[in-house]
Amino acid sequence: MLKILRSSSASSCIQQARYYPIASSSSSSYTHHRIKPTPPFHGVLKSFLRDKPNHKSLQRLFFCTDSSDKSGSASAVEEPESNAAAAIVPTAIKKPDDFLTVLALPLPHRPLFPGFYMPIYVKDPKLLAALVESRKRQAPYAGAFLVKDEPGSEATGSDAEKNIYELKGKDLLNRLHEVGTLAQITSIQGDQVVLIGHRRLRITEMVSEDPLTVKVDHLKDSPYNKDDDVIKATSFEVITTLRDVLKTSSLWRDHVQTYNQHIGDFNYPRLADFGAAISGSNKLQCQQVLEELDVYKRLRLSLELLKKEMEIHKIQESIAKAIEEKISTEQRRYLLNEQFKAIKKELGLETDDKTALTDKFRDRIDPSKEKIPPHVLQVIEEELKKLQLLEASSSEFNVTRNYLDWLTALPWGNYSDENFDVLRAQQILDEDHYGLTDVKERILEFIAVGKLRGTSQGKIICLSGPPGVGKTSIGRSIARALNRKFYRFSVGGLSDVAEIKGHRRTYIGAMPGKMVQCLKSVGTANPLVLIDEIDKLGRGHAGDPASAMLELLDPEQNANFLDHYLDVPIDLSKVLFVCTANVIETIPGPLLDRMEIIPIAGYITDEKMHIARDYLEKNTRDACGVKPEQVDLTDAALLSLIENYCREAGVRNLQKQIEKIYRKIALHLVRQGAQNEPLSLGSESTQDATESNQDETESKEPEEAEVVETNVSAAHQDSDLKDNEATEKVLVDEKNLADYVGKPVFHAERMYEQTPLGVVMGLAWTAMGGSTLYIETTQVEQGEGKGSLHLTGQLGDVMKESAQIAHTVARAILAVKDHDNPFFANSKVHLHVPAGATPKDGPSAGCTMITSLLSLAMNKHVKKDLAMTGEVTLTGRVLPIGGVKEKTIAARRSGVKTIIFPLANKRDFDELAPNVKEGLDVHFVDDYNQIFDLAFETEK
Ligand SMILES: Nc1ncnc2c1ncn2[C@@H]1O[C@H](COP(=O)(O)OP(=O)(O)OP(=O)(O)O)[C@@H](O)[C@H]1O
Repeated sequence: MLKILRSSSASSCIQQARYYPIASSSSSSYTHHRIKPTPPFHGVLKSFLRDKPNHKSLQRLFFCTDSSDKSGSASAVEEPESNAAAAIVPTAIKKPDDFLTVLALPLPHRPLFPGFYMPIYVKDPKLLAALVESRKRQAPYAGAFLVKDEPGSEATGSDAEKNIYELKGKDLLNRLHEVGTLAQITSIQGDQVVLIGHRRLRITEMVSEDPLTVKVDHLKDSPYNKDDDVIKATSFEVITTLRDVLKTSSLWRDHVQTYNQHIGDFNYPRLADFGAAISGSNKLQCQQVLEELDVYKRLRLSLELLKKEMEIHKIQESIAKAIEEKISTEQRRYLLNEQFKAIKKELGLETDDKTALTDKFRDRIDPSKEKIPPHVLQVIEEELKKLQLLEASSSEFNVTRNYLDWLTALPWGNYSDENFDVLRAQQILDEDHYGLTDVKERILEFIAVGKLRGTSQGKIICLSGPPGVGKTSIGRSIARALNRKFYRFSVGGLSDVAEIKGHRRTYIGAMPGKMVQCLKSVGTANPLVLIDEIDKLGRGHAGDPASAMLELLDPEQNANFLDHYLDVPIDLSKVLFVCTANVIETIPGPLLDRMEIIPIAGYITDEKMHIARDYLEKNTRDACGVKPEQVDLTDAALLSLIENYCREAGVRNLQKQIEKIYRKIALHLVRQGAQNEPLSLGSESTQDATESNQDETESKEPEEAEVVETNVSAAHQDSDLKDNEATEKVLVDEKNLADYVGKPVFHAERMYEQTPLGVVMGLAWTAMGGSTLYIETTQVEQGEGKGSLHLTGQLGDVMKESAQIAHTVARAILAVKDHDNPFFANSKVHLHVPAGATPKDGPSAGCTMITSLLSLAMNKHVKKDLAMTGEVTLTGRVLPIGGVKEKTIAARRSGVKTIIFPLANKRDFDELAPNVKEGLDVHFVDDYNQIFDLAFETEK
């Protein structure tokens, strides 16, 4: 097997460089034995090998001069090497001419030109042994033939080489070009063989197969006239081109010297070979040159290759130049920029980005440096140092900058001066809200404690109640009363813990949590934070928001609240938290436990009247730009609005309706004013105008009148005002209320003026406040043993059970009160709770159901204007219920005169404001029999 060191690839440079010592020793021995005097190219080669053992110059073919076949020349001289050989080498050594049978060495990449060195690997042990043997026999010659490309094969590089090594005998012969070079084996070390090309050969026949040995003819160049002008001219052109190529190409720079020194020694065939050998042309073009025996033609071919080489060099140069230019422009820009920055800095015009940033952060913290906790200060210092070390364009720089931005922007130890003046606080609270005594009282207590202690501490207040009762707005008012900054955020549906605790800094686009954002935005460390909709806190998919809220709100924990982004503990203990919720049942237990719940039950009509008159109407009137003297909204109208349009617990809807009225009034006034204006314009601007003119103006459409108005000068404005004043006062009373707010929404809260048999009014509590509800029962079927109960009205499980209990208790009571009555044993009863579309649940309608069933069974109506609420046990005990205030308010709204509450709720009722309790006949019971007596007393 034979492996030829690839001479044209970059990798081969390295491989060949490794063979310098071998080549050197062999060449020296060669020159010593064979050359006398040393031919110039051998000298050059020697100097290459000695001086530059790793130089690229040997990456293609080494070059020598003594092996050429000069006999072809027209002025052929005696071959000096034969003489030299005769002089130095023993006569037993054959001349190259003697080698008519040679070992065939396949060269896969390039042909070997006479006069050039080529190091190769011979992997075939048989061939290698044969080469060693022939060297021993003083016949160190073989034939080097270029391998033809495998027909139809795309194999390249090592694959093609591998295929060659596998070929033997005839197959190998067929793949070799016929014309090759007689190669002298100058050294063999291991499988490394260095060849020197001598003369051209042509294979005539195969002698033996393995290793492939062939018979050859030694080829001679066709005779030529060395004085022929054309050949001369061609050779000069070749020389000129060669010079250019060698000048431009760094690849061949080392050949320049050789060429310059020995160009005079070249004959034409050698010149042609030299040109072809150093060109980067492909192997077939080189083989063509090798096969050409006509010297002129060979020179032409070589010239072509060199010219092509020259073109390639030109392209290469232009590419290199373009790239160099680009790089140098960028470098120039960069350098100039840097210089510019340095000059600016030197002149004090501008500090560099990093210094400016650091200064900005330092300026921020300097005024409050003593107040910043030491651990935070340490982190800030470390980060500032880190910022200086980081590259301004790196992402880490941005992360650090943002972090420092947050860290330095927080109001460390910066508190607003709290108001501990109870009277002033009370005044502010009253200014903003009517009623809400509980809430106001609690806030005043808080201020009083703060005044005595000299400092206030953070607390969690939770305002719970139906929508629109002023939970959010009282929060704002408390902040004003306490002179704290106000910040509100809603946690309704919040499911991402990161919203509360922040993202870790490692995430792209990481942000701190809401609390840190709050502190940055308010700029004080003791704001009032209103957390809206805490009862609607979402369930987290990653982490539990309720636990995060707990950490935030709990006074025990929040002195060292750790935000993931900030990563330094912050003190939230001075923050006053106010939460709002519609229902407290859905607030997570541990959170609820730490809160001080202040229920806001909703407003009764009387309260709503005050709120509407003193707050909502006033605010809306101002917002609409209407003057008090322009409107007369009567009490009767307001009352009708409250009772027939806005019966819900809160006042948001009432506010909307009042806004609606005032918007309409505003439009009315503007229209009226617009109609009056042309009149005044006519009378003032043309004092002596005729009546007919005035009529004309009056009859104009409002649009036209406005156009006229644009011409009125500022001097007329006073008169406009007078006109406005002159306009009629808008009266809104009960009768024309529908013109402003449409038809009443509610006709009557009460479905029945006098409840029929089997129907009793109960009281319910919803998130929207209290409301009345009816329990209706009727007999469906009667028959021996048919006693059963059928339920409808979207009742929940608890309410269904409550109905079953009621059925049982009613049966037991009936057995006592009217023991002959077999009603429950023989009747299928249907119990329904309107409205059917509203889901209902809870045990508090127990007593109402029993009463309803007994009314049906005993065929007795219950007392007029009676409502009741209370859970009943199987033995008839009445248990307490929730929402006493809401239920009372709802009962009043529905015109109920008598209410029955469980005895255990008496305390709740007693705490109610007198105006809520006013005019009600309230009974407290702990056993159903007492209800029985009250409900059916009129019938007794
Ligand atoms: N007692 C009151 N005195 C004066 N105005 C009130 C009173 N109660 C409520 N309001 C007004 O009613 C409007 C609605 O109040 P707010 O938005 O605070 O209700 P909310 O209880 O927070 O409702 P939600 O539960 O839907 O958030 C506000 O404009 C508020 O000023």
